[in-house]
Amino acid sequence: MAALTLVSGSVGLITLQNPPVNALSSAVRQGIVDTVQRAVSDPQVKSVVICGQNGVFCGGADIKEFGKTMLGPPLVPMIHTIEAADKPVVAAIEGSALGGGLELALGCHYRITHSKARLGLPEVTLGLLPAAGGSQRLPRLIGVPAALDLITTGRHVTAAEALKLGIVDQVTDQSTVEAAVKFALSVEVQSLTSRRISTLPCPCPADVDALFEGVMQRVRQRGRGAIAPVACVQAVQAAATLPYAQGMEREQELMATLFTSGQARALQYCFFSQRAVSRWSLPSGARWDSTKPNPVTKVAVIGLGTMGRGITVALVQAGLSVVAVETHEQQMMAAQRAVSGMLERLAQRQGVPLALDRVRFSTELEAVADVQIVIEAVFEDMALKKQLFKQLSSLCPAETLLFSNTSSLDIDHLAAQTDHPQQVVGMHFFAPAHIMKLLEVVYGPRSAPQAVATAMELGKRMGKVSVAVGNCRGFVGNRMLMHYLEEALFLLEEGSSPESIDQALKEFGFPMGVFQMSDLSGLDVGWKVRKAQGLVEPGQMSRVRQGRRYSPLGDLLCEQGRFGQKTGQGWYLYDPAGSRTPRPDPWLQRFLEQYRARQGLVSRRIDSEEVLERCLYALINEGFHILHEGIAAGPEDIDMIYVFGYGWPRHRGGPMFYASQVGLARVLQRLEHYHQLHPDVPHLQPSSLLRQLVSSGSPPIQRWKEAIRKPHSAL
Ligand SMILES: C/C=C(\C)C(=O)SCCNC(=O)CCNC(=O)[C@H](O)C(C)(C)COP(=O)(O)OP(=O)(O)OC[C@H]1O[C@@H](n2cnc3c(N)ncnc32)[C@H](O)[C@@H]1OP(=O)(O)O
Repeated sequence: MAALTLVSGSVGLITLQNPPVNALSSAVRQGIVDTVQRAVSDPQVKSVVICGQNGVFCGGADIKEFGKTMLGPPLVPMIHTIEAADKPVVAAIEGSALGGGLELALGCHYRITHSKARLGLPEVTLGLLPAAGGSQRLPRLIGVPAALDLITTGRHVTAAEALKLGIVDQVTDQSTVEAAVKFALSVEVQSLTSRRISTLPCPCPADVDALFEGVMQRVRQRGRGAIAPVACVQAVQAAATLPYAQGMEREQELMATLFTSGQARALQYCFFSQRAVSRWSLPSGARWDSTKPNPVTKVAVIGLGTMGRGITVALVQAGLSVVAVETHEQQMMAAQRAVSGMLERLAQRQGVPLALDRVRFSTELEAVADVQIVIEAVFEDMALKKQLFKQLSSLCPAETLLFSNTSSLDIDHLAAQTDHPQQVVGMHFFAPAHIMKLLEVVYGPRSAPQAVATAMELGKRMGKVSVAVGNCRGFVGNRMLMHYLEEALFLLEEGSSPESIDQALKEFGFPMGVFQMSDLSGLDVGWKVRKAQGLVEPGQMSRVRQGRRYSPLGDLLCEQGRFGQKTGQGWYLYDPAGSRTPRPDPWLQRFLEQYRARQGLVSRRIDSEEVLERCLYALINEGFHILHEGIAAGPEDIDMIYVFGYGWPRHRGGPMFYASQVGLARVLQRLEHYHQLHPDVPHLQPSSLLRQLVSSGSPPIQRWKEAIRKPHSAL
């Protein structure tokens, strides 16, 4: 797990060996302790270089070992031993030095880095803090403000930035190990007194108290209830105000509370889930590791509204050639200006050359004839999309893949318009498409595994978290969201207000509440969908439609032209129209009072617990239905959709993980309670999978799949 060899006559080269990222498992820590001890006591060795196998220095502590009994030597004394060594120790950093990996490097006396390496202390993203001395050494090395930035955000820095900040001593484009060995030879006889970071004073700016106050306020605001960023600030504060040994005690104390917290468990679950969702499988048994994606160099986007423009930008950014088609001349001109502007701004921000020459704009559908993939992003209208798929089928060669960016329409209906339905897959982007990380890849019963593999691969190239899901109305995300939105409306009818519902959801950790979100997306979007479903009865107030409870509140607002932010009025007031700041609207309050009076509804006080239970458990319950039907392959898929697409607070792990933390029995009992009170609301009736899981003793989330007997079901 760590090997020691003698190189250049006097350099002990220690190589960490734990593929793929040389994580510091108990065996690796033991290997480091043993090899360092041997190197230090070997008279032939005058200096030491530590490197990682296969071009990666070290990805940090082994996250898979968290929560298990700790075996092997702990990190802190291991790093102290390295720092205390009387022979120079040089870290040769290639690939990544992250978390415990960077902390190990900070315990070395020198750091030599390859120009392509990335360094950082991302523990905060796992609900932890750099507790192997990182929170105490980094501020001593680079100062308090820069250390606070790195430790509270967990961001990775490039080698160039690391050099500028003073984290590393040298950057090389050549062999890092060779450069480190050469460097080690050159410092063999130099004093190490100033090289032991823990012995250095912590450089603090004059206004350090104000700095901590400001940063604490920012991390609390940004963290939306996350506890790790707060602990990170407190740990750096200890570095700035206490001697090293006491700072380390504080670091350990803060870590102890984080390590066993539910938030750390949720964030670590997200880390693994994010990677797990790329290992997709289909009802047919086709899998990610047995299906080769098609090679793709050229993609067409049809329809250059907001979504089409964002998709175009995301494709160009991924290095693809794009044919951007918009058949309306004026819309095309506007889109061309918008896409060019977005690409220019991105190039400027990222300091990369402008890639405008990779997009060709056209008003002719025929321009798509020579691409490998067409992504349709026209208006969300089934008739329009069907007609387009028919045209594409005759225009494009048989091997062209036809993807639709529909957010809810039946992929199979679109596939049925074509001669090659196996080539059709849904690619549901989220707005703004060049920024949002989520992509739902929707397979229909006839989609070919290769088409799914190509969509998943394309998503990966665009930097998306792609989740393969089955075909059903609203797919996974929007299908679950529908019940969340409905419950919010029912709560309004029963006496709540948009402000108090939104407040409860923001306190839970959402970036915005349900009504703010609806105003931002535009109330007319849902109105159109409900019209297509035959649910809207203009001017009607009836609260039962299609045999179940229905709230016409959203329709009534739309009938008044209140579409949300864009019209200046929705659930809130926006002054001027288009402003992003919601203000409570006295008109809406009167409107709700009149509505309740006309409906004979008696208003009652509704607390935030009920708001959360009804909105979130309704959404979670639908998640169980989705799992049971095989629309999502596992709870991780649903959770990643919610974390990356719907603002679900990552430190709560996603809706299904949250349910497991609340306790499945509790979720079941509350759903039963609310369903008893509201028997006309079918989505409050607990799913049979939830019942089954509870009756089998509420197994941990990792074992739910075993309980889902019924595999994937096609529509
Ligand atoms: C106290 C806490 C301390 C001291 C810590 O150090 S906490 C850990 C801090 N480190 C990190 O947060 C780094 C996490 N890893 C990454 O960011 C990335 O994996 C990477 C940048 C190191 C490499 O990225 P990439 O090349 O894209 O590869 P993957 O992300 O897909 O990872 C490959 C597989 O390795 C597994 N992995 C990665 N890091 C760890 C780790 N620290 N412990 C255990 N396993 C790790 C990852 O899950 C992938 O596994 P599979 O999905 O292929 O099974």
